[in-house]
Amino acid sequence: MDVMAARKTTPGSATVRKVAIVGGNRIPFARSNGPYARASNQDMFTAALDGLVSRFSLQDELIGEVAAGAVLKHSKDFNLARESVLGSKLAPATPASDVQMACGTGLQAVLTVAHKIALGEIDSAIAGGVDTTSDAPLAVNPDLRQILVQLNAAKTLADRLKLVAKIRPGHIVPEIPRNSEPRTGLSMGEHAALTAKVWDVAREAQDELAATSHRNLAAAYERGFFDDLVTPFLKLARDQNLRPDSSPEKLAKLKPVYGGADGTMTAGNSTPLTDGASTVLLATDEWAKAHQLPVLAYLTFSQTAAVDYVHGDEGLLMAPAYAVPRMLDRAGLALQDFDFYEIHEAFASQVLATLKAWEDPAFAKEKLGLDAPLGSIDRSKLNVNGSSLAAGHPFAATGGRIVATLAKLLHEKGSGRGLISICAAGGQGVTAILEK
Ligand SMILES: CC(=O)CC(=O)SCCNC(=O)CCNC(=O)[C@H](O)C(C)(C)COP(=O)(O)OP(=O)(O)OC[C@H]1O[C@@H](n2cnc3c(N)ncnc32)[C@H](O)[C@@H]1OP(=O)(O)O
Repeated sequence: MDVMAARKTTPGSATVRKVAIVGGNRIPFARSNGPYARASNQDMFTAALDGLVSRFSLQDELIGEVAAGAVLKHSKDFNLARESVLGSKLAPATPASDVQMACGTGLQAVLTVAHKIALGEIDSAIAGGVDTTSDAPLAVNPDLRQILVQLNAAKTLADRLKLVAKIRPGHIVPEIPRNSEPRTGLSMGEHAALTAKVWDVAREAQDELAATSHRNLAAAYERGFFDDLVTPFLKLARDQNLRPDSSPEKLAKLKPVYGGADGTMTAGNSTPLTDGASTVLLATDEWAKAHQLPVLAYLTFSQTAAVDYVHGDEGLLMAPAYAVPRMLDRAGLALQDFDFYEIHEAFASQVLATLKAWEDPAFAKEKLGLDAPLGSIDRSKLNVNGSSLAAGHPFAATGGRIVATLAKLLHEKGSGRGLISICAAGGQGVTAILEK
């Protein structure tokens, strides 16, 4: 058989197809140890999936692939995306894969399936993410783990008793996952506080950004922007962290939580620990049309980057400052060519340090190898419906929330372009462009 003749395409000839965003769905985000305290990653992600199924009439639909992840996973979550599909109303033959890129997971999951749609492997996909800090995986002491594994394999009662006799009271203390970088031992907040000092990010500017995030999210709820998205889950109808009465004056009263007594970062201008899940439906134009579903926007560019925060002088959460200029160069766009900027608010200081880096001639020259800085953005276009400071940040669920929000904003506007920028632990960043 002539293999080449049998192929529908020859190597290198695959055409890139447009990737449409049909829409998203999420459960409202809850504060840690709040209403979702007893819900698992799988419970929440399945609820977000089924919400999408019901929104877009996908009952029993064979989707090309579901890609999703969680940053904090129990061992039972090893096949989280697939198990969630099997628990959902999608066709059980829908394949699924797990993705992991810290807080970039949700957007990375979108890119994983988008690239498959672009290359013609699949025509439809769901991407998303979920996280619970309430049900964080606790590991047992490594010595106890060894004993328990051997106990499981022991053949005789005598062997089992010998192993049980090795258990000591100290073995019972569990290992609690720390919100810290393994290579520095510093928490992400402590890293962000160092960056805030380097970039001289003022407390007032951070509090102003946080208050604006709450004001914008509250206004988006008021005008019904989320009415079609939100699936009430365990009786929660809105993001629980939202405080519409947040003001710079109230936020100014909070004590620093990172960076020592004269630190500028507080519980109000840092993201809270959060539980939640989000999903996004992506497809080809043809698939959306055949299913009589809308196309809100197209995913047109993406770029990841990482910084050497261990040996270099880079801030842990500054990788998007590098990814965005590379993406803009490939797209032939300037930083100002956008109608919306969705910059994940891990911490207010992280957003402000990134904006300062883009405005800085020395950063442009020395770090980006550019003659001129990217410049300033119109701040009225930044996170217009609020972001992680107000909504909360269930790590892997944030990317899906942002993609769905931006696609809908572009659809409402009728045309335009939006930039997504997400920083992630490990010194990584994931960025993308959506266009209508
Ligand atoms: C993960 C990645 O890959 C990349 C990233 O995104 S990095 C970002 C990851 N996120 C983090 O690391 C932050 C995680 N957050 C935390 O650990 C905790 O939320 C925190 C240490 C920042 C604060 O914890 P906490 O002190 O328990 O917060 P909390 O009790 O809610 O708030 C403290 C006070 O501030 C007040 N407050 C919080 N927000 C407020 C607001 N908007 N307005 C007014 N007051 C507010 C609270 O009411 C509370 O006041 P009282 O003490 O009087 O009750």
